[in-house]
Amino acid sequence: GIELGMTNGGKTTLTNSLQKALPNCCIIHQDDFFKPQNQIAIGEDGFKQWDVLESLDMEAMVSTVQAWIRDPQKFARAHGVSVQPDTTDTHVLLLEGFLLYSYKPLVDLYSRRYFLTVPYEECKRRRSNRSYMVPDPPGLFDGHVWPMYQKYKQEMEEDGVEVVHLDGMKSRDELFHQVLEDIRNTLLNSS
Ligand SMILES: Nc1ncnc2c1ncn2[C@@H]1O[C@H](COP(=O)(O)OP(=O)(O)O)[C@@H](O)[C@H]1O
Ligand SMILES: O=C(O)c1ccc[n+]([C@@H]2O[C@H](COP(=O)([O-])O)[C@@H](O)[C@H]2O)c1
Ligand SMILES: [Mg+2]
Repeated sequence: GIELGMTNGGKTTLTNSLQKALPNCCIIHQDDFFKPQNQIAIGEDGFKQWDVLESLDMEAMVSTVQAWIRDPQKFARAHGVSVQPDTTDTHVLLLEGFLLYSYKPLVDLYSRRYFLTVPYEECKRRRSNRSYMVPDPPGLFDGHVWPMYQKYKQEMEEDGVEVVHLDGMKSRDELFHQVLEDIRNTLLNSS
């Protein structure tokens, strides 16, 4: 098990390209575990509080991870990942999300943790070009997304969660090769 950092750091892009290069590789996306819109609390600031752990069904995410741990081969097949007959002993799970290291039951499961960051201006710029299933209302980035990112990042640092920092300003290609190399080394050292 592996993985990643902040909103618009390039997590989804990176994990999707890694999946193609790694043997028997499954991805679990934290975004798939957002609760329905009508269950998202509205803060005193008037914004729907999307960027907090309570807005995600983390129990369901953990169950999904446990299903992979129990039987990676079955999990891969069920998720349309073709299992290569000659490498059936190597299975990789990438967990990809913006609040992964703040949830205690998950944090110790990883064999490697990465944290992708870009500066405020770049994050805001990339975000403004994104379209989420629920579009960002005006002011959400500065009023909610960025402050919550800073809060969780600070908690992560206070808890001493060890991460490998990745510079999200590097090119897609450079990040891909850097992390692929690092994962391959991790796999060699653990086998
Ligand atoms: N290394 C990169 N350099 C420049 N832009 C990138 C890079 N990686 C991703 N992007 C772009 O940034 C935006 C957010 O990427 P995405 O992978 O969806 O981020 P995340 O999942 O972390 O929110 C997308 O428009 C994507 O094309
Ligand atoms: O996917 C959704 O349904 C969804 C609905 C509303 C908001 N989001 C945003 O998704 C962001 C996390 O995804 P990402 O790819 O930017 O890391 C987070 O900052 C949320 O504000 C996502
Ligand atoms: Mg994403």
